Amino acid sequence: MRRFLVAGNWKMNTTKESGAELAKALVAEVPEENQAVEVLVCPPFPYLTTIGDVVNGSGVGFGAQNCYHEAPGAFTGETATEMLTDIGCRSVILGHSERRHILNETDTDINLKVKKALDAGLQVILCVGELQSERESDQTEAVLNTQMTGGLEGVDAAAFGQIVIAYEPVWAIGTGLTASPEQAESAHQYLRNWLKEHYSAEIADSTRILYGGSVKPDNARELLSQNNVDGALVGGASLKAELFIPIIQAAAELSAG
Ligand SMILES: O=C[C@H](O)COP(=O)(O)O
Repeated sequence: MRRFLVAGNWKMNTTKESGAELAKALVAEVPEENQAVEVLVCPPFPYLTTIGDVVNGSGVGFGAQNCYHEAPGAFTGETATEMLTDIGCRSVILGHSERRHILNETDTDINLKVKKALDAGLQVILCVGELQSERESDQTEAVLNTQMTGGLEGVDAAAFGQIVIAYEPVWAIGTGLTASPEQAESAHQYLRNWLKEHYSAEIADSTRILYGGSVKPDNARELLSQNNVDGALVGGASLKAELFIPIIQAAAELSAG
């Protein structure tokens, strides 16, 4: 059985103080021995160590929102995976639609980062998802295929213990529009079949596929109830403990059956 993962992507939000308060509120609610649900927060780079200190030893992990594919050196403004592991960071979000569509990251860029992060021992949350125009022109599966193929090019089957896929339809991110449970399940099914075809049935069965896009307490349970939805990558609602905690609780209740 796949363990739910509920991850909060704080994006370019919070201050040092408000982020620490948010993390403290989560630590207070998430049991230390949290077997049912893996909980992760991904703060902005400048606050990673602060938040890492707050969640240290708790049931909440912390991850980064990006990394660079080169070893430490002359790369102004970038962050090496070696720096992330140095501060105890265990995960990294890669290929987020804001990086693809605002920062113009290509599948080739993302693939280099995926391989470097895997080599560093980080858990990679690889985001894929279609634009509204692509959905309307029936290109959703073609886009997912391109992003999966590009992002995972040259990635060995042995690395899959470290890989999580996040399906995030771009039209549902920060818009209040959510994919219906059926739309989410259909895309997740496609992604799981993709993993089966390109890797193996075992990898398809064990790899977690998260849904992201306007997940809120009032829609979390229904989305997480879908057979192929193994957690959530939460943006806006992860910035308020009173919204994020019920999403974690919904996952915990579902995993308890
Ligand atoms: O990484 C998170 C996603 O972009 C979803 O953001 P959202 O929950 O604000 O729609």
